[in-house]
Amino acid sequence: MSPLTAHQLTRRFGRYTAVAQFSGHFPAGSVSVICGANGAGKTTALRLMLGLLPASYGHATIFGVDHRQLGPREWARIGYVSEDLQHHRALTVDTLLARWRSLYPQWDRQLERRIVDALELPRHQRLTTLSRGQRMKAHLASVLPYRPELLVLDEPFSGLDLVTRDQVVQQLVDLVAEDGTTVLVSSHEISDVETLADRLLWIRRGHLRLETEIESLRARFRRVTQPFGEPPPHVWQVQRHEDGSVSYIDPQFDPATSPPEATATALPLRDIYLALVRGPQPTLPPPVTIV
Ligand SMILES: Nc1ncnc2c1ncn2[C@@H]1O[C@H](COP(=O)(O)OP(=O)(O)OP(=O)(O)O)[C@@H](O)[C@H]1O
Repeated sequence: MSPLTAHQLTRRFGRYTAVAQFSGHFPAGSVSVICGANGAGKTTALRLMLGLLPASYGHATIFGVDHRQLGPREWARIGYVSEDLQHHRALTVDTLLARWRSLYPQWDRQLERRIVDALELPRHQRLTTLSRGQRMKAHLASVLPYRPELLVLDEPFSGLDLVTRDQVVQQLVDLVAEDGTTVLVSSHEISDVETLADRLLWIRRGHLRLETEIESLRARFRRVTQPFGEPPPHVWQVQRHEDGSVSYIDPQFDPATSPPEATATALPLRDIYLALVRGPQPTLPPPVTIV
């Protein structure tokens, strides 16, 4: 059974529809990334699924329970780090962790130490005096040690430097490997979660446009260059070059049907995502040389 399933979740703010008919299921042990531009509806979709924001339409179930009826028993199995990172002014990293520790009998002190050390968290510093990146790390350190079965992280990497991002990703990779945690993470930047995620959900203007295994995207997308001839009709972003060659992105690459003289190279996930976002642009005319 999927720990989390969403059925046609919709949220309107006045006449504006922030999320429209969002459906998806998140298999146990999967790591899904929700990508989309600013304002696409990522935070709203996450909050709707967790029942933190009432839906205008649709519903979700978490561990088989309707999202409007989640109680302490379900929340003990869910870890959620929100984008806004609100907390009490007087809390230090240590007092924050002590608070969380007291709430969860299954709290793993060893894991807490491992995370605090790996993320180099200043235990005695007040959260209000920490940078945004440090605060994000403190909030992650307060949800990971109770080993939630479902972890929902809203933009956990924004504001983190490269080294810290890697450290956080590593903690998450370790947790998933140890516990088979189901993870749902939102991000603007797919390359941040490249080593972590196995599923991509792409949301655009409140609509879920794509839900797919990342491996199948990697297998299907190729940048292809043909020394001559016409490109196949289904390809994207065709560029014609002065020497008569043509290059394009093939979103359904199949070596058996690709022109034999063509060369195909695999694309980094970031380029695949950009190609998806930009979509199939009209064929461009050959460049004009001005002498
Ligand atoms: N309380 C609200 N009242 C009115 N509009 C809202 C409210 N909350 C969100 N919206 C609108 O819904 C849309 C989706 O917002 P949301 O925060 O879900 O986007 P997002 O994809 O998380 O964006 P970002 O990446 O910038 O954080 C935006 O246009 C936003 O202005």
